[in-house]
Amino acid sequence: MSSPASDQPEVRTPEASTAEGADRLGVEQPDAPPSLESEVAQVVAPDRDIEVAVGDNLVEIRDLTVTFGGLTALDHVTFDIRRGEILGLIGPNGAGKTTCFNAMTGVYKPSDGTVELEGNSLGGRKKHAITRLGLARTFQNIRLFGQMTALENVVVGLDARHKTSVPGAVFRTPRLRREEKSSIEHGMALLEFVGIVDKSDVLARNLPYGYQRRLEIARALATEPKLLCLDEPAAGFNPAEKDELMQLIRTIRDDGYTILLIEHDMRLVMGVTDRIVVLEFGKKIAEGTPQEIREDPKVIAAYLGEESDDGAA
Ligand SMILES: Nc1ncnc2c1ncn2[C@@H]1O[C@H](COP(=O)(O)OP(=O)(O)OP(=O)(O)O)[C@@H](O)[C@H]1O
Repeated sequence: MSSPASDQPEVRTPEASTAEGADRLGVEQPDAPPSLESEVAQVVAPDRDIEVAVGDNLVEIRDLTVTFGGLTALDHVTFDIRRGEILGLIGPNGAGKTTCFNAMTGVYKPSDGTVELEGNSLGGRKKHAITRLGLARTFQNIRLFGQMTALENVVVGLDARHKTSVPGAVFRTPRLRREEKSSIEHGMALLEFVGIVDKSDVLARNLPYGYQRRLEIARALATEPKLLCLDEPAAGFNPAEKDELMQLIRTIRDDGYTILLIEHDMRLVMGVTDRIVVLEFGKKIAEGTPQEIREDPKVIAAYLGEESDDGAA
């Protein structure tokens, strides 16, 4: 996908998007043989509306402010998240990145400002209501149901979308059975999509660390989010694992999702994002393309003395 950072919104036609996705996943090409990935793409999101104008605003954050006692952790921060982009949210330790995520997802109540997703205000809504509107996240400290298998963890996310009534669940109606079957198929497809389907029946707490991170992403995708917020998804990864994760994040974006990414590893951030917003001491100090951010004197100053993975902002 070309960068949506240009002034002119790029309109993605279904044909173009499908061709892009097909190219990446090897699906729906007339001459391409059917592959497992083709089933995955179709099962994960068969009804997704991919005719979107990349570049229009999916999320609008205005003057977002969060205080803890006397500390202003987020200070009138304003930025947009454009549909179809990977937006990086970076800044030195304690800059307010996670606080921004928490204020967006209903964990913290902002003392000022607004967050709107497709024109719907997220302010005052409960976390599950925000999830239903289309915002999903992963956590800096992995939060999985450790006693449940990988598949069960994903199915929990899928269940939020089901329509079976309580009596329907008690009497195990045909609709419930259809939904259960479809949940398992969807769940397996999502595990395949993030590359951990071989561990579907392993308890989450027994999964290798990298698999747990991928499982968190699969579980977030299960809620069919419009915006996927990833909080330091590469924490604890070695360089090869980071490269694989970068590829997965790009694939998710190319599949029609919008991504907000908090990440400390500058190589990863510069390599995968379309645009970047920089926070320092709770304020936005810069916004632009990776190239613009790399050269911004305010950003360089903010990171001076800060030890980042490659030693540079
Ligand atoms: N629940 C809280 N109560 C009090 N202070 C908090 C709370 N959460 C965050 N803070 C403070 O708010 C500021 C911003 O923290 P935040 O975790 O958002 O920064 P960050 O940019 O995500 O940092 P890091 O990169 O280290 O994760 C910090 O000074 C932090 O100590």
